[in-house]
Amino acid sequence: METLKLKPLKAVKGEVTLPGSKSLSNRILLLAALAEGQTKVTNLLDSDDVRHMLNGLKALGVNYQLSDDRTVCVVDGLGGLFQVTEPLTLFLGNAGTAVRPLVAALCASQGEFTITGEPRMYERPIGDLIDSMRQLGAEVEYLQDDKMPPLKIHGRQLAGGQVSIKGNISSQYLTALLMVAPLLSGDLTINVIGELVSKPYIDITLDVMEKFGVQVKNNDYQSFEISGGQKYQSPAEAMVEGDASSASYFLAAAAIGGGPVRVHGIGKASVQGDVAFADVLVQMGAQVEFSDYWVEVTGSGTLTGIDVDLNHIPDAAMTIATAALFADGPTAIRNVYNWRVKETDRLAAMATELRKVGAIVDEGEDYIHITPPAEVQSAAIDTYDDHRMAMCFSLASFGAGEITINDPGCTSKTFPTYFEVLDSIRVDD
Ligand SMILES: O=C(O)C1=C[C@@H](OP(=O)(O)O)[C@@H](O)[C@H](O)C1
Ligand SMILES: C=C(OP(=O)(O)O)C(=O)O
Repeated sequence: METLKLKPLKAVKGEVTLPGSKSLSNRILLLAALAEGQTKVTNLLDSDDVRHMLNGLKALGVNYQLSDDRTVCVVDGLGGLFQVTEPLTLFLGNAGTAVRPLVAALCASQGEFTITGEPRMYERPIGDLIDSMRQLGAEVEYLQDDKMPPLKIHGRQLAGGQVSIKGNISSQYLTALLMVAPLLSGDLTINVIGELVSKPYIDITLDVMEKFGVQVKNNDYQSFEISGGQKYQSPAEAMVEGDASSASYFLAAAAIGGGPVRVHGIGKASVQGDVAFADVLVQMGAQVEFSDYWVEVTGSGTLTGIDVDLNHIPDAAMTIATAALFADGPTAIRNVYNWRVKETDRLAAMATELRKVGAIVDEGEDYIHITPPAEVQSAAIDTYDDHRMAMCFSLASFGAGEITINDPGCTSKTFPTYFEVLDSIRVDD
């Protein structure tokens, strides 16, 4: 296994241009494929998750042209759902933003589809989405374990009506249902049962749908109404914002190591909920400045431990857990149960690795409580094939100990060049 011994971080300063957002890249690609007309997608993320979406779309008969650096993609829209005559197997890695929306779209398409992925994808539940698709008449088989991929989908036209969906495990199920809804033959009302986690991701979905000409009636996130029999219309050009979750590592580095660090590609009008990560840094004592196009953080010299509910920003929340190593007191991150069903069981992984560097950690069913060590200890950090474990533990190298990241290449899921970009803001004295 490859390992990366990190040079100690003392201070950081400078500017970073963020890679495109994973969440936006995969939503825009899918809607561009389904839309009427050609869409030029710019600032596309080039990472594993986006490659899985692109490969899936190609296998489904979508034509597109990528620039050499894969950040511009011109997609020829199909003007409707997929129509495939031969049985097709799609390998979608561990990309939640590819698997969930494609599964919903394929349930309503013509063809027979087998959805496969990496072993971890087979441990990430999809039952709530399949239950909803079945309410609409979809035919889906679980090929291995109940309620998990791999799946076989016998696509067929779906008529709409009323459907309920659980929102307490992943917002991606609701996102998937929303995106296919206008292409059903009749109108659809979606009723959300119980709590809706990761709510700001629904705003991203609604925003992208609107860019492709579809309006959704949002009744306070409790129910949604969408007219059927519509077509997505290409906006001709769609620019992907910078990735707000990827921004969190550089902004936290500034909060710990002084800064200022300015990230370009997100700003105060950003559609991504993870921009709210900057507000959490403010609660910890950092200074933040926003423009329309960038966010800048300056550290105050002290970080304050906080007690926060981070359900709305589950991905960037991991960065708070490692920033907490440098706070003046304990930090509690609450209401993040679904960390357990992401790339790894992130609550367990985070607790284990934070303990390795000397923190005292209390891990509950849906929270983590971190008491920072007097001095961060040397450790080799296991990353569990989780890009965010690798990226957020790079912050531990602000401490006295020597930090090694095992399998640093796992950042390729969303940010293949992460460690190079981090090096670009390092200030060595
Ligand atoms: O819709 C999206 O783009 C995402 C939603 C979130 O997942 P959950 O809704 O499962 O929390 C997030 O963790 C994931 O990285 C991306
Ligand atoms: C949870 C994540 O990914 P996915 O889109 O596969 O759910 C993530 O990127 O942190």
